[in-house]
Parts: sequence; C-alpha cells; structure tokens
Amino acid sequence: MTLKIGVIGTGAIGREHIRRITNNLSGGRITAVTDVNQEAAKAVVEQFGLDAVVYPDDRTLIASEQVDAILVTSWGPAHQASVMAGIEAAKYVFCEKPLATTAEGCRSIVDAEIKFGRRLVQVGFMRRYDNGYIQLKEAIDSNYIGEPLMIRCAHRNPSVDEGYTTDMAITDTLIHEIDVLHWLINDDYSSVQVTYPKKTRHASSHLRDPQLVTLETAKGIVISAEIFVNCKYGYDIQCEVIGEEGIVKLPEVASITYRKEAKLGVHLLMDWKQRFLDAYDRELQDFIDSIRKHGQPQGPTSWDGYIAAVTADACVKAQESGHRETIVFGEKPELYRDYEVSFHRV
Ligand SMILES: NC(=O)C1=CN([C@@H]2O[C@H](COP(=O)(O)OP(=O)(O)OC[C@H]3O[C@@H](n4cnc5c(N)ncnc54)[C@H](O)[C@@H]3O)[C@@H](O)[C@H]2O)C=CC1
Ligand SMILES: O=C1[C@@H](O)[C@H](O)[C@@H](O)[C@H](O)[C@H]1O
Repeated sequence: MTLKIGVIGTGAIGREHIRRITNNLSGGRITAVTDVNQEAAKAVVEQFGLDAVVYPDDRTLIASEQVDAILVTSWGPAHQASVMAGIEAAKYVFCEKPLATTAEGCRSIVDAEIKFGRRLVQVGFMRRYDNGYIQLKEAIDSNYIGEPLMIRCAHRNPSVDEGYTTDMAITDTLIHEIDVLHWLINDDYSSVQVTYPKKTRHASSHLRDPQLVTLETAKGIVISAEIFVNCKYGYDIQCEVIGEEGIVKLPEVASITYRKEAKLGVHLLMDWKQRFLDAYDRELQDFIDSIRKHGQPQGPTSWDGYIAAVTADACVKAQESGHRETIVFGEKPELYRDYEVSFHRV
C-alpha cells in the first residue's frame, strides 16, 4: 500500500520534505496539505503538481480518510497540538524537531503514545541517518577506539537573523548534537555547564555568540560542544570522539580540491540544507518503509524527543545560572526499552 501523507506546515523544510517524498523516495504520496498561510499551501500543490487537497487546518487534515500519516513541519510551538491530535486519531506522525517546546509537552506525547499501546511517532533527528555519524557509531560499538573518554564537537553557522536568541543556540541548534551524541556513545547525560567566550562583533546586541557547552555523562565522558552561529566562513559540523585506543572524527564534506591563484583548497558549504541531504532522504524513507513493513516507525522515538527536551531545558538553565546543572530523566518506559534501530551505512 502507498502511505498517504498529509503535511502540516508548508514552509522551508515542509517544502523540502514534499519535494523528496514526491521526487526521490518511494512508497509515500502527498495527499493533503495545510498551513496557517493558506496561500503557501496552495502554492506548494501547484509547485510540485500534487494531487492533494488543501485543508483549512491540522484537525480537518488529520481527520481525512485520505491521510494515513502526518508530517508536522509547522513552527515549533505548534507541534505538540498536531502530534497529540494525530495520536488521538491513530495516525502515524513524523514530527520535525522539537517534538514539543517543553519537556512536559514531550512527556504528554510519550504518555499518549503509551496509552495508545504502539509506536506511532518518529522525530526528525536526521543525523542518526548520516553516514558519517553511523561510521563513528560503528567504531565505538565495535570497540575500535576502546572506551570513549571525551568528545569535541562544533555546530557553526555563517550567520543567523536578528530574531535568533541566546536560548535558540540550544533549542534550535545544539538540539541536533544533544540527540545524536548520547545515541552515539550509548550513555545518558548527567550534568551541563555553559560558558561564554569573548563575543564576536558579528552577533546582534542581544545574542551571546559563541557559546561553549560542557556536558557530562553517567559513564563520565566529557563532551565539549561549541555553538558559533555567526562564524562567517561556512556551515560546519565537527565531531571527534577520543577513546582509550584511538580517535575517530566525522569526515569533511565531499568536495573537489582546487588549485588556483597560488592556493590549494576545498569548498565548504554555506547552507545547512545541503549538509545532511542524504540523511533527510533516509529518515523519511525509513519512516515510510517501517510503517509499510512493520506497522510502526522505527526511527527516533517520542522518548528521544523527551530526552532532548529535558537536556535542552537544563542547558538553558545553565546558560542563565552559569553553574553546573544536573540532568535527570525518569525511567525509560517499556514501550521504548527494547527498541534498537539498526541504521546502516550506504
Ligand atoms: N531537522 C532539521 O534539520 C530542521 C528542522 N527544522 C524544524 O522544522 C520546523 C519548521 O521550520 P521551517 O520550515 O524552517 O520554518 P518556516 O517558518 O519556513 O515554515 C513553517 C511553516 O509552518 C506554518 N505554520 C505555523 N504554524 C502552523 C500551524 N499551527 N498549522 C499549520 N501551519 C503552520 C507557517 O505558516 C510556515 O509556512 C521547525 O520546528 C524547525 O525547527 C527546520 C529546519 C531544519
Ligand atoms: O535544524 C536546523 C536549523 O534549525 C538550524 O538553524 C541549523 O543550524 C541546523 O543545523 C539545522 O539542521
């Protein structure tokens, strides 16, 4: 059966996902769209030549018999209500980060899914599908570098707009590292501290940039994560895991080398959309395939969304206090306990 997908929010990433489901992936079809900006929803139907109905809001879209699964790509604060409505209607849900803007909101989604009795929700933490991170995980899981001791990583954007605030460095930007790193090392975060190096003159007056986030895990691994969203030179994601027997590091983005004007170099990306193109394709193909084969998604869970939100809350608290803040999760519920996805390199 072809999975009939309704999209809630036809902005930047909504359109990207519609494009990939329509042009690149198999097994899914966009049958419905909605956006608070109805003109944007209509325009997307035209742009991609979709055979899809434009609904006035998320509730009517979710209720449609022409919708098996919803793709929640609206603004973060709107996610929770759409996801909850999707679960109530027993529809599959792919939700872009954040699952909800608060830990309580994520917990209520977890509880609703547990009450439903089966997994319906996948969160858009696409880095787990990236070949580079998968290779790092293979090296760690096979003990190739021995026990991991430290991680050094960086999330750098060339620039951000005026509306970007200091806490967004955590909730919008670091959130990807928060998800992928604990998955990488099979560990739980236990505390966090945030420090502010000298501020770049390129940041707006209200923004602290760069920031240095130091996370510790239950096993004692120390993670040093730099967030620098006005770095000017490019979009750059770095991750290096230092183990007892060796070190593994994310590969650089593939690029030709050039020799020109007495220089030898490679090109870097400026736009985040290009960096994880394959991972976005793979997370959505996995969502579609898992539902068609197993009747439930297998990707990052609501519990992963909750873990990320609890950790992000502690990071924001640490931004404000300047102190080390502890991070505590409740016990992982049964529904998510034996769940282990086998992500493969391609
Ligand atoms: N996984 C990733 O790498 C990325 C994830 N995101 C996440 O995706 C979400 C959307 O981001 P963008 O597409 O960049 O934003 P955007 O602002 O370009 O698009 C959001 C769209 O949602 C619509 N919208 C807002 N509230 C709505 C509601 N209640 N019902 C229907 N439509 C509604 C807006 O009118 C807008 O068209 C955000 O949560 C963001 O954090 C964004 C970029 C990358
Ligand atoms: O989610 C994302 C954006 O919101 C954010 O602005 C970028 O820095 C991230 O890398 C991207 O994946």
